[in-house]
Amino acid sequence: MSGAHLDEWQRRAFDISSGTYTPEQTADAYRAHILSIQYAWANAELSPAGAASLFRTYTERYAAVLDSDDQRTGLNNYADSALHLARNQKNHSDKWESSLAVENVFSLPCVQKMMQSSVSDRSVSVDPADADIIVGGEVSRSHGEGVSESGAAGGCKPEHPSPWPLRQMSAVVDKTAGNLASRPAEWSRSKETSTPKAQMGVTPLLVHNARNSPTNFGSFPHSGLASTSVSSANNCHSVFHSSTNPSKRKNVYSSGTEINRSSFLPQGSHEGGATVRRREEFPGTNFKTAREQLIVDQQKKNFNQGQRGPSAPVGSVTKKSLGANRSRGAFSKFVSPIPRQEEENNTRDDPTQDAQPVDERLKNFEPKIIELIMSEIMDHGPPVAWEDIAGLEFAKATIKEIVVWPMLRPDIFTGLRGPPKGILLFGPPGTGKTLIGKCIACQSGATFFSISASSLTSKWVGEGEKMVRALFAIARCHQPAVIFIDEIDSLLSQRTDGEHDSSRRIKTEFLVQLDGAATSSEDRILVVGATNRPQEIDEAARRRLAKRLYIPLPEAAARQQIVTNLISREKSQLGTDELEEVVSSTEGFSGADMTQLCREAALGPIRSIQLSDIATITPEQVRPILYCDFKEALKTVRPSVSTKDLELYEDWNKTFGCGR
Ligand SMILES: Nc1ncnc2c1ncn2[C@@H]1O[C@H](COP(=O)(O)OP(=O)(O)OP(=O)(O)O)[C@@H](O)[C@H]1O
Ligand SMILES: [Mg+2]
Repeated sequence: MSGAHLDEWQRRAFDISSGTYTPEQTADAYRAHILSIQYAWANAELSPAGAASLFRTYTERYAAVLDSDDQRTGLNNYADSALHLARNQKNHSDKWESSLAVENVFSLPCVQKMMQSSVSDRSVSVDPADADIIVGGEVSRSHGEGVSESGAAGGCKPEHPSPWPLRQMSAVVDKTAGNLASRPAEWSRSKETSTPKAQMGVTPLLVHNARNSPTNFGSFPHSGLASTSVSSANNCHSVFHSSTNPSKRKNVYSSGTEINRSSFLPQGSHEGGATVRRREEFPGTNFKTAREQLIVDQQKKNFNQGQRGPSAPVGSVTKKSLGANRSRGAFSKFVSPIPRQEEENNTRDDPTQDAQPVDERLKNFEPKIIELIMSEIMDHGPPVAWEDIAGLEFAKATIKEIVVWPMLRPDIFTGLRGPPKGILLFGPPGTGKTLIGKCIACQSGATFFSISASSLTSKWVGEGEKMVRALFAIARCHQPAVIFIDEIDSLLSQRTDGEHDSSRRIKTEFLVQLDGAATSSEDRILVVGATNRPQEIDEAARRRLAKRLYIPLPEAAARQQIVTNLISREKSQLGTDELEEVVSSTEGFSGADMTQLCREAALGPIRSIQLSDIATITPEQVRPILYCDFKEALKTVRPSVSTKDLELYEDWNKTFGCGR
């Protein structure tokens, strides 16, 4: 492979193994690996044998991420695929409608069992009756052979290699390389195989086969080249034929590898087969309506929540964010703000959902908005301890005094000792304001609502002020509560004549609510705002955020602590003098800049690996991070806060800040 390929490869491999990747990111990374292999192979940069081997490895890893129902490591595409199968039920009569409507799939016992089974319990077996329902004739015929194949066909037998990866993979190739990829379901509809019975047997077999051996999927690599999609189709087609006959199917299962490996080869040797239909001739096969997609997503969400609920660690924080923390990658799924009936039922057991609008105080709010705040706002964040925040001793002590103690001992902190109801954390970007918010969430023991101001002002135009009202009402039902508003300047900026009416109304509502929270002494609601533009905050809001704490750039000791903390998690050799040298050369760096510096330095050992060794080197053989890596990193990482900006913060702090 070319040097460019290897560099990219190396970077991705490092990222995956860093342990910080979410399942989506891991899946994306593996998918990128697979595409790289395909392109390298298509450009003859990899030998067919090498490509097949790499392909198999990464397809399996990718599939494992997609199929795993462990929410920490997998994406659980199970429900999605069950629907996909149901949708492909066709009959010769146009009027005929499958009883397997979208909703019915989820009421099937086997699907229910799957959804209820724990991560460790993967032995849910298929009820033959269900298998019959799902795959019709094809399954009935398989009864004599046990349910293994039919189970795979119906998507109800998790111990079998799941059929979904290929469908997913083809979707990926489809997305990334235009219309060239062909999906299993499309082949199942080709002319030669148009009998309804045959159709359902095809998809899983083809996929199963492709899963066991990357070679059929290997017919996709040509997706980068439009003219070769036909030969890909032929490969799939031949597999399809064998799948319609159970005995032949066995042959394919058992023998696959060698035969299929040859189909990985790009020589177009399969073109003489039966008529191949292009993707365009089968429009809509894989089309999903927004509603169907929504149902799939919600089912997945319910499933994940069901797993998460009881297993959440004791004392873990229920962090609530208004969608602000949700990843919005190209492939991230649409999540409806409106819950369905089933979801309501399913989430009833969830301890985090216990504030359904049964509370009298919430009865005037639209259930939709309450649901939105209750269900969309919830999230679990990684724990952050006070020690994780370097320096900022004064700010930390003040926050503990205001937030933590009064929450723990409300009986002592009464009257004049009552804590302020609003705090403003301000300072240059990257100094730990959001980090403090997360720490409060973990350490205060309060219900934590984390709201990005932009989601109130832009996403919910017209609903904004209702949301604000509902938010405070719900917080009141969940006292003690902390409402954390990051980038609060965009919510509470100076009111001007020209501004939009809706944002003005949101702002006013917020101030009213803030006042209510501040004046009602028994309410234990604290609003914490964070901003790096304090000068833009409305004076009325400024008054209500009574405790305004400056979060400055880290001093030398804090910078040292950040570096020490970060490199202690990696293999490193940095002497005391060298560490001091690093600290003294980073005057003016923010905490985020320091983190960036360490990340850059940590890549040094990887960059020093010979390209030829990258495929074989073990993690233990990677050399430790050295001083020279930091020196090298310092050439590229610069402070992100200018002296001029810093003066503005200092001035504002002198005028309005509460620091000493
Ligand atoms: N005091 C600190 N101690 C440890 N890490 C820090 C500190 N300050 C910043 N960091 C690092 O920088 C990252 C960014 O910090 P954070 O998001 O809290 O900055 P911020 O002040 O909210 O910035 P912005 O104003 O741009 O939102 C953190 O995730 C953390 O890794
Ligand atoms: Mg921030």
